[in-house]
Formats: sequence, C-alpha cells, structure tokens
Amino acid sequence: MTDTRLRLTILGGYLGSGKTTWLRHQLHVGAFGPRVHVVVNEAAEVPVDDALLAGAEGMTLLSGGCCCCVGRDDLTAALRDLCDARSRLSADALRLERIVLETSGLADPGAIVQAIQSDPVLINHIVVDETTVAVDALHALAQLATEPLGRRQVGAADRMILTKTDASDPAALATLRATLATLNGHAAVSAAVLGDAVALPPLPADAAPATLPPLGPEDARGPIRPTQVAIPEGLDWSAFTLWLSALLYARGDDLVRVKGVVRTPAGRLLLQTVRKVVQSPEILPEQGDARSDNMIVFIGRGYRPEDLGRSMHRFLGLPVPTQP
Ligand SMILES: Nc1nc2c(ncn2[C@@H]2O[C@H](COP(=O)(O)OP(=O)(O)OP(=O)(O)O)[C@@H](O)[C@H]2O)c(=O)[nH]1
Repeated sequence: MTDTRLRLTILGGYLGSGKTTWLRHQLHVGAFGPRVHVVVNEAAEVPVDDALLAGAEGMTLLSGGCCCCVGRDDLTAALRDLCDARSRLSADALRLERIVLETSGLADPGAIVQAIQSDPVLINHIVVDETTVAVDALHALAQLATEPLGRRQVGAADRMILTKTDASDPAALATLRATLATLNGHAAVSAAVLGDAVALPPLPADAAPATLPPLGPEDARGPIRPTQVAIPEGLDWSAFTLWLSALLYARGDDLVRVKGVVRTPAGRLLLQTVRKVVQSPEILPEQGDARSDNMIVFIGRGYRPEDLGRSMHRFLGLPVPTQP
C-alpha cells in the first residue's frame, strides 16, 4: 500500500552555510511541490530567516532554542500540530504533502531524525524523506578541521549541497569534495550558487582529502551561543559598519555569524556576515514582521556576551549600558 504519511525534508548545515538562500530559491521555483509547510528553527530569540522565507505558503517559526536539543519539545509539538490539522481533512482533500525543516546552524540533523523516529505519534504521520545538508565551499574545510558539529552534520546527510562555489578556489573545492567523500561517501553531492543548481566540474584524479585531526564529541573551545544586541535608534550607520568590520577583523574566527535587520533611512536593511565575509546589505520589504528590527544577533564563542554591546556603544560614543 502507498505510504500516505507526510514527507519531511530536514535541511541542515553549519551557521551561515547557505540554508535559507537555498531554500528560498527552491520554494520560489516550486521544487518541493504545491503543499509544503516550512518550519524554521533559529537558535536565537530574534529570528531573521522568517523574514527571508516570507514567500512560503505556510510557515512555523521556532526561535530561541536549537531543535536538536533544548528546542526539541517545541519541534515535536509543532510537528504534531501540523499532523493533527492534516488528519482532520479527508484523504481526498488538498492536504499538506511535505514539511521542510530548516534547522538552526547549531543543530545535529541526526539527533532530529532520531527524535522524530522515536516519537510514538510522529512516526505514524511523518516519514523523513531526506536530510539535505548545505556545505559552505568557502568555510567548510576550516570548520571540519575544528568543529565536531560540522562533521556530525556532514555525516548525517543523504544529500550535500555545496554552496558558494562561485567564490571558492577550484583547488580548495576539489580538496573539500575529496574530504567530504571520506566523511560520508553515501551522500549525493551537488552544488548551488545563491540557491540555483550549478554543475560541478569532474573531480580531478589527483584530488586528495584534507588531513583532519581527531576531535572529541564536543568542541574544547566551549559552546557557540547567540547574543542579541539592540541597535539604538538613529544609529550612525557608517560608524556602526566601521565598528563591525574592526570587530570581525579582530575576532572573525570566534564570531561565526552575525545577522539582523536594521532600520535605516534607506529602509529595512538585512545585515549578515559569515566569519569575516560581510554580505552586501539587502533591502527587505517594508511589510512583514518588523518586531525583530534593530536587533542584531551575534553567534560565536570566546567572548563575554555583554562586552559586545558595550564595545559598540563605546565605539559609537553612546552611553555604555551597565546591564548586559
Ligand atoms: N557568494 C555566495 N554567497 C552565498 C551563497 N549562498 C549563500 N550565500 C551567502 O551566505 C550568507 C549566509 O547565507 P544564509 O542562506 O543566510 O545561510 P544560513 O545557513 O541560512 O544561515 P544560518 O541560518 O544563520 O545558519 C548570506 O550572506 C548569503 O547571501 C552562494 O552560493 N554564493
């Protein structure tokens, strides 16, 4: 008999690897079919990805905790709600067919698959169709050398999408592909630039994998955490970008990801960086949920969260907050 359970695609990948960009494009071209619901998980309280995925037909946002660990119950509850709503419709109605879960960049997709498959309700309603993992061609080799999480994400993939191949060096890309094959030889590998599929060149015969050091289960440098910093009204934008550039120059290896929406005279600007790479700001539509505007999320380790806001205020010549 045909399996009528809801299909679930899990979209994982390290912080800033290009998950949202890829998903946004797939939704735009209808790659997931007509009746798809997107669940977006962000580790930070202040969500940004939902603003980018606003075109999705149905969307659930789970922010403030990673779904593979602290946010697991919220994910289970959200999936159960979707299953309940679907079960209330008759089988010949236009029922939901697929859920795409974009995990936070800090999630282990394998732990999410396990959580779903061990839930006595979900297992009857949902089948995990595929775990797709976005792999950042610019930063993945460095991540795989040092981050146990990066290796777990790659290991959990059924399919890997190499992103940012437009900006990566061909020799480094060949090394990355050979390295991915040693970590997970079963996953299909393809590439996309800004979400659009591109062909990968044949892998050179002499491409050798990088030598990866052994890593423990957790990173010895401590956990990566999100910190929110409120942006003052009437901010001097040039001074702010100067501060941010200086911060990334000095601490870009610790500050893995920065993102947020800032209100400026030019409109709502989406600001984002991945390590030391600063993306040109994108103007977002005025409509949409503006509750998170003027909040920037910094995700990283190796600094005291309260020092970020203090440093920014000091640099901008503003009164330095005493509270974190
Ligand atoms: N050059 C280039 N940049 C890309 C590509 N894909 C994504 N980016 C950029 O990489 C940055 C991060 O992309 P996102 O799609 O937000 O990454 P993400 O994995 O959803 O990020 P988190 O949810 O924070 O983990 C953005 O500035 C994108 O514009 C690509 O193929 N090429």
